[in-house]
Amino acid sequence: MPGPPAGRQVEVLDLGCIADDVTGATDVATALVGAGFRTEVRFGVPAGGADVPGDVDATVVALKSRTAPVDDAVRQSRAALAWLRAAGAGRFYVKYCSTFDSTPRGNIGPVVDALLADLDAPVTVVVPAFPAGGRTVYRGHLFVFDQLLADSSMRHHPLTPMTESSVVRLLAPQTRHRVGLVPLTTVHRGAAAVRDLLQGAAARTLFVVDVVEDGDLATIAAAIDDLPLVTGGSGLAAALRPRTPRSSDGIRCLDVVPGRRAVLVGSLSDTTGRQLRHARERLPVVDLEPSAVTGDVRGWAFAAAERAAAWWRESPDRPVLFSSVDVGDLSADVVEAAFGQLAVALRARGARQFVLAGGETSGAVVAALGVSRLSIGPELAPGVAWGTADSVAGPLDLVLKSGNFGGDDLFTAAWHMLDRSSGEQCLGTTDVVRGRA
Ligand SMILES: Nc1ncnc2c1ncn2[C@@H]1O[C@H](COP(=O)(O)OP(=O)(O)O)[C@@H](O)[C@H]1O
Ligand SMILES: O=C(O)[C@@H](O)C(=O)COP(=O)(O)O
Repeated sequence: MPGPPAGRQVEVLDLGCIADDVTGATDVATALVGAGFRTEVRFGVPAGGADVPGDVDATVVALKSRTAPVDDAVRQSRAALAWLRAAGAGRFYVKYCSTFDSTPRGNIGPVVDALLADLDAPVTVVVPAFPAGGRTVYRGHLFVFDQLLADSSMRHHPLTPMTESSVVRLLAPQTRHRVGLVPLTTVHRGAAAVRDLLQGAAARTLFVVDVVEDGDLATIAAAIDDLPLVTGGSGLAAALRPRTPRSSDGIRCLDVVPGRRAVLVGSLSDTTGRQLRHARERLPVVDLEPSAVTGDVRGWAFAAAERAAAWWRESPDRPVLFSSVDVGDLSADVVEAAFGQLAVALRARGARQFVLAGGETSGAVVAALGVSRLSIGPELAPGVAWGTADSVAGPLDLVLKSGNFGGDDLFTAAWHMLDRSSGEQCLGTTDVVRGRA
């Protein structure tokens, strides 16, 4: 494992986080910012040295590993861990989806097994719960608001259909190690009781932890302070605290990059469907055309960007909405490639502000745009924020929206927030965000 680079002391970087998709990365980064960590997101394992700026407390490495072949997901995650260790990170966090999106083979279990081995760590916790987003865990069973996971719309996810609600049963076939449960009764007895249960494990164990409200996450955060590796959705991240407390006042900065505006929607979730119905009545829309996409992706992207440019000539600030949702069943890979080409064509016509919906979709688009780094700005909804990105063609403003997050008006509310940001460099999170989405 490479050591820290010259000029950077060990444990200068407080927390290193590895996220299995890019919307999950902005979700967890948003939570960490709220918890007082000065946080950056990197897309892919950065090439070259571990060049984390001195004023960063937490780096999130955003991978596209959720649906990758198991070996590839493990390889990417271990490379991210090695990079974060070289950057001097003192503790590590694996971020997966709050609905535990995975297949019976992985990738959550194999990735956690590999990182536990690399860190020589005896136990970890498995905490997908995110009460602010309606995800709770009771007796190891994951709920999405009032429904068990397997009764929710995640049952029909195109890439990771979730047909089992017990996190213990989901994880068991994915890991070589024991799967334990920290029941809610133990969590309610306090941090010391949770710590005793974790420390009592006779062999390497992954402990699923019950959580029904934010206070439970605070208890877990206190109990896991000395674990080198913890795993979860973004809920647990929000309960962590920097080793060196910051005088964070909830202010997030956004450099508003002048340019045209676009919304690219490849997410097929129910939540995105509601947001799309709302936005279709208010914004000009271009639907993906199955025949054009399968025939000539670049040609379709060029023509679609031309249509957007015509709208922008009439009304330069008007966002144009692109959707794949009502066009029938295509191949997911082809749709991702089409959105990537489209984003590049839109950028060539002046687009600099993008709202992207769906983790896989956003991953494909940020890769096509050559995005390397994102700093998190004001929050639009729990787990969704504007950010300013570095890309091969200069700065961009981006929202990377997880399929399941945000209120019905998210695709229009995002632009109201950006308009408010113009002229102001920083916005207080409390007055801007909540209640809008
Ligand atoms: N019409 C379509 N036919 C087939 N696949 C599609 C279609 N529209 C989108 N997709 C694919 O479905 C996947 C959706 O996943 P993602 O972007 O993570 O969003 P979510 O998980 O919220 O549905 C992407 O790979 C996307 O390319
Ligand atoms: O934890 C979550 O729910 C999200 O951060 C997330 O990972 C959702 O993924 P997508 O729905 O694929 O965007």
